[in-house]
Amino acid sequence: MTYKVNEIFYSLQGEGFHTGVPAVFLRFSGCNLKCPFCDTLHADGREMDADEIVRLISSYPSRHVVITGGEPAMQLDAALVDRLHENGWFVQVETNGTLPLPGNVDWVTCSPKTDRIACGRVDEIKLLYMADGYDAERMERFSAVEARSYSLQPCDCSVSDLHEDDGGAVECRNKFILEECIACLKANPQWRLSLQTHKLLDIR
Ligand SMILES: C[S@@+](CC[C@H](N)C(=O)[O-])C[C@H]1O[C@@H](n2cnc3c(N)ncnc32)[C@H](O)[C@@H]1O
Ligand SMILES: Nc1nc2[nH]cc(C(=O)O)c2c(=O)[nH]1
Ligand code: SF4
Ligand SMILES: [Mg+2]
Repeated sequence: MTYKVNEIFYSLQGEGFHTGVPAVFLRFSGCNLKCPFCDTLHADGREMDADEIVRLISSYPSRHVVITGGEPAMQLDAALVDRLHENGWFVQVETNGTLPLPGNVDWVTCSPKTDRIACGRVDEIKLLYMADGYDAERMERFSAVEARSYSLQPCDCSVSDLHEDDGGAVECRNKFILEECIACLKANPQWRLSLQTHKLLDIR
């Protein structure tokens, strides 16, 4: 069994509940959605088997792996998660929630892009805040999904093809989204802020 891997890198978990934790990122290639705001190029990749993945990620000192993509649920299976567990890894997955995930993952971060939550157990809902006028309704809808943590993450418009490709306009839009997001959090105190701290720190 092989997996198409886009990149492997060592950084700090930049987002969500585990923000700040040193982690190895295993980015799988390909996605079942095409979000216009997606901040990641994930099409390219190299076929790797579980042995090679475990060998490569084990060269780093952390034992927290974040499996992301693209959409990792398109490829991740219980056998790879078992192999990671045998080697001492805590396995976090970042998913859009539309596809089933193996049940042996340690932490499921679901950042829903559609109404469909089919990934099984969710530990964390990390909803992107778009300020399109429907976020409050989406917050209410995803509050009903059982999870340990609910966060709102302001959408980074500098990578979006939804908005003008003008630096000033993008900066204004980002600032507006942040202000709206803070107001929304203050009105819904069971939710917390998730910032993409790796972008603030200018690391990967
Ligand atoms: C690239 S996605 C890959 C995992 C999965 N496909 C998903 O969407 O959750 C990783 C994380 O980046 C977030 N993300 C993608 N584009 C973003 C943007 N422009 N601003 C803020 N977060 C973004 C997603 O919501 C998700 O939480
Ligand atoms: N530092 C850092 N943290 C992250 N958390 C989730 C990421 C992702 O792209 O899934 C990501 C990422 O790309 N970089
Ligand atoms: S689901 Fe995730 S990886 Fe796929 S396009 Fe949307 S943000 Fe990007
Ligand atoms: Mg990212």
